[in-house]
Amino acid sequence: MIGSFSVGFLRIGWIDVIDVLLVTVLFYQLYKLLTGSVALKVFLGFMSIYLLYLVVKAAGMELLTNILGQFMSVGVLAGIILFQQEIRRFLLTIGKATAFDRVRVFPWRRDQAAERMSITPFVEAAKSLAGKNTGALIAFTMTSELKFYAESGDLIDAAVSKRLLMSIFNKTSPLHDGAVIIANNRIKAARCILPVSENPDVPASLGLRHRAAIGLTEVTDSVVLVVSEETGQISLVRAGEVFRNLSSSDLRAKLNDMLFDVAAKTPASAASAETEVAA
Ligand SMILES: Nc1ncnc2c1ncn2[C@@H]1O[C@H](COP(=O)(O)OP(=O)(O)OP(=O)(O)O)[C@@H](O)[C@H]1O
Repeated sequence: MIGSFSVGFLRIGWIDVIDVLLVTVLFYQLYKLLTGSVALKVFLGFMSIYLLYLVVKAAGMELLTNILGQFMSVGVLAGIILFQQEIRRFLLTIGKATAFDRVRVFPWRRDQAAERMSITPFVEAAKSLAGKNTGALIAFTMTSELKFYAESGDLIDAAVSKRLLMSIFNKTSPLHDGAVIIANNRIKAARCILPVSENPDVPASLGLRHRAAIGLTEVTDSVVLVVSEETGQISLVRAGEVFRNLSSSDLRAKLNDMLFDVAAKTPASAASAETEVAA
């Protein structure tokens, strides 16, 4: 083998070194993704059985190899079903790391959204709703269009305005329950049902509304604005992370950052994002 070297009785090539490094990175990413969830324990259990399988196979124990081999083949399928959410998050992480958006594979989508999006109605509506302790849940689409979730509610397709947002979340409105979905700077749907996070680390002080926001951002790259009915606090959620108790100016700055960060790398859209901050 070209460029290979020996360690004891082992001959190791550069390809083997790269192979081991890549597996290490992959396992580290998996570990990071699963930390804090029950899935980590299931994953560790599965890996222990796999290691045992490799050992008994190497030792030539045929009966045990067969039994564990059968378990492994069914286990892979069971793993896919059990870890649906985690696999989706993992693929999303890889998708983000490849950063197709940053190399502007779909430039028209970003520019359209960045040029037209005004976040002022969201900031003002959130402030008013928080002042009246009226709950709200608003999901902003990024690359994922959230079609499936939009279809779980009532389609609206209206221009964004503070008045319309206030009417939707008014406690007497038939549309106030569930989430509003924003796509292409329009209110696409209301009363939408979002997936609830099963992360055991979510603080008990956060109700179902926050759990739904966290859940959506665990499986998609959307950004979710939450107004708590209980405390009147405003939060933003992205990638399962909650930024709590935001003031109006924090909300404006963070929304700008989260919604326009990719577009802001181009001069034209950077100008547009700055206008939003100043507004
Ligand atoms: N899966 C979900 N998808 C969309 N909206 C949800 C979902 N689960 C709950 N909600 C919204 O949250 C509201 C109730 O949640 P909950 O009673 O836990 O809120 P809360 O106690 O005010 O907590 P929070 O402080 O998180 O607002 C529901 O009326 C609904 O509008």
